[in-house]
Amino acid sequence: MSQTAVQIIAHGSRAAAEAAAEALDADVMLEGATYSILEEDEDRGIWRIDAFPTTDEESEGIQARLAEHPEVTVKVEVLADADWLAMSLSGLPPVKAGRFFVYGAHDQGLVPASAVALKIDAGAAFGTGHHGTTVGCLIAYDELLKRETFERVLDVGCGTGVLAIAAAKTGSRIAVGTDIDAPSVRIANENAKLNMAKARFVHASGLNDRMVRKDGPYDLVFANILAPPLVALSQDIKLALRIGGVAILSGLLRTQERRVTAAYLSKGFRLERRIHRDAWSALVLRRMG
Ligand SMILES: C[S@@+](CC[C@H](N)C(=O)[O-])C[C@H]1O[C@@H](n2cnc3c(N)ncnc32)[C@H](O)[C@@H]1O
Repeated sequence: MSQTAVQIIAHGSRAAAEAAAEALDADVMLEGATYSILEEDEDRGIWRIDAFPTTDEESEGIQARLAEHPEVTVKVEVLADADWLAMSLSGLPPVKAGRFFVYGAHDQGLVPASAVALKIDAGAAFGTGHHGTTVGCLIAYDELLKRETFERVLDVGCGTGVLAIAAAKTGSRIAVGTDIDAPSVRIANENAKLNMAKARFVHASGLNDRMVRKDGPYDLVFANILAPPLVALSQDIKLALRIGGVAILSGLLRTQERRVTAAYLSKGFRLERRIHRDAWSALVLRRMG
C-alpha cells in the first residue's frame, strides 16, 4: 500500500492528454486505477488528467506511462493533511471538509469526536466526498452555517445523498434530494438510513416534480451537476428558493464560472463566494429578488 495519498496531474493539449490517457487504459497493470480527463481551460485549449493511485506500484505505473508522453507535463501532489489521512487498508481515505467528515464503513474508528460524521456507501453513485466539487459544496455550507440556519434544503443531483444528509445532520428540518438516476436515489435513501438522517430522496426528471416542490420553497439549494444543466436549471432553482435563500452550485470548472454566474446574476442572484478545489469551482449565490 502507498504510505502517502497522492494525486498525479498531467497537463497538455487535448491530443496529448487523450494519447496519455489511452496509454493508461492500455496498461493491464493499471486496470483498477482511477483517473479523470477533462478540459481545464477552454480558451487556451488545456486538458488535464488527474489520477488517484491507491498503491505505490500503481503510482509508479501511472507515472511511467505518462513519462512516455513528454508532450504532457506531470506533477505529483500529496493529497491532504496527514492528520486526517490515515489511509485505510481497503478503500479511499476519509475526507475532512469544514466540520464534515466523510468516510466509508472501513474507517468507522477514525471519526473525530468534534466532526459531523457522514458515513457514505457510494456503490454506483457519485459522491464519496473525494471529488473537488463535493468538497467545495461542503466547505461552502460549513461557512454559511456559522451565521445562518437552513430549515429547508434541497439537493439537486443528490448522487449518494451526501449533501442532503449533511444538511439533515446539521439541523435542517427538511432535507430533500433528487436525481435523474434511479440507482443513485436508492443508494441515497440507504445512506440516509445508515446515517439515521431524516433526509428523503426522490427520483425525478426536474424540479417541477410534485414530490420535489412539496416541501418548498427552500432556504438552500445544492446543485452539484455540470455547467450546462446548472445554466438550464437557473430559473427552476430560483423558483425553488425563497427570496433571500442560497444556492450552492458546483460541478463547474473554474473556466466555466463566468457563464454559470452570468445566468444566475441575470435572474436576480448575488454572488457571495467562490471556492476553488483542483480545477473545480463552487459558487455561493443568494436570491435577492
Ligand atoms: C457530480 S454528482 C453530485 C453528487 C453529490 N450531490 C455530490 O455532491 O457529491 C451529479 C449528480 O447529478 C445527477 N444529475 C445530472 N444532471 C441532473 C439534472 N438535470 N437533474 C437532477 N440530477 C442530475 C447525476 O445523476 C449525478 O448523480
